Amino acid sequence: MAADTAKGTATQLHPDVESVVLSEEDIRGIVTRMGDEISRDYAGRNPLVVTVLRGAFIFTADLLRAIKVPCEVDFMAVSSYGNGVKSSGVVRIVKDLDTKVQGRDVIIAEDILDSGLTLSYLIKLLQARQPNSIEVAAFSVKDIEGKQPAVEPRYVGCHVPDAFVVGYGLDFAERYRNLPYVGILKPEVYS
Ligand SMILES: O=P(O)(O)OC[C@H]1O[C@H](OP(=O)(O)OP(=O)(O)O)[C@H](O)[C@@H]1O
Ligand SMILES: Nc1nc2[nH]cnc2c(=O)[nH]1
Ligand SMILES: [Mg+2]
Repeated sequence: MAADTAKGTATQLHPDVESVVLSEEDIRGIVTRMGDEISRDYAGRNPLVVTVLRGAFIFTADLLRAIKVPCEVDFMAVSSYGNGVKSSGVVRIVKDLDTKVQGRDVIIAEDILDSGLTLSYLIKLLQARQPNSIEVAAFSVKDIEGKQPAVEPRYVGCHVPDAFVVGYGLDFAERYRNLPYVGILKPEVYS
C-alpha cells in the first residue's frame, strides 16, 4: 500500500507500519495553517521558537518556514520514553537552551502531546525563567478516551488515535523518524 497516493508520487509504506494516519499532503496543510495562525498572532513581535528535540526537529524545520514574521529558534533536548512505547514518568533534560528566555515570547514546538508529562514539565521549567509569554504549538495531540489533556496547546495541528505512532520525527527506539508520513506502528514490532 502507498502512504501518499493523493499526489501521484506514491511513497512506499514501511512494512512495520500498520496504517497511515497523516500523509505528506495532510502534514503540509497542517503546518501551513499553523504557520499562518502564528504569523497572525505574533505580528510585530519576535518570538523564540523552542524546539523539543529530538522528536520535534522535523516539525519545527517546516513550521519555521511557514512562519512569516521574524522569529528565532533554539533547541532543548528532553527524553522520557527512552526505547519504549510508555513514558518512564521522568523527564530527563539532555540539552538546555542557549538563549535567555526572560522577557521573550516563547513558543514551544512539540511533535506530540500524549500523557502531557513532557510539556507540563517544560512549561513549568520555562515559566520560572520569566518569559513575557509562553504558548505551545503541538503538531499532534493524542486522543485518549476519558482523559483530558494535561496541557491545552494554543496551536494544535491535528488529533491522532490512541496508538503508538511513528514518522515525521516520531521514533520507536530511535527508528522511523525519517518516514515522511505519520503512521501507526504494528504492535508486534514492540511487544
Ligand atoms: O506527552 P508525553 O507522554 O510526555 O509524550 C510526548 C513526548 O514523547 C516523545 O519524546 P521522547 O521522550 O520519546 O523523546 P524523543 O523526542 O527524543 O523521541 C515526544 O517527542 C514528546 O516529546
Ligand atoms: N513515537 C512516539 N513517541 C511518543 N511519545 C508519546 N507518544 C508517542 C507516540 O505515540 N509515538
Ligand atoms: Mg521518542
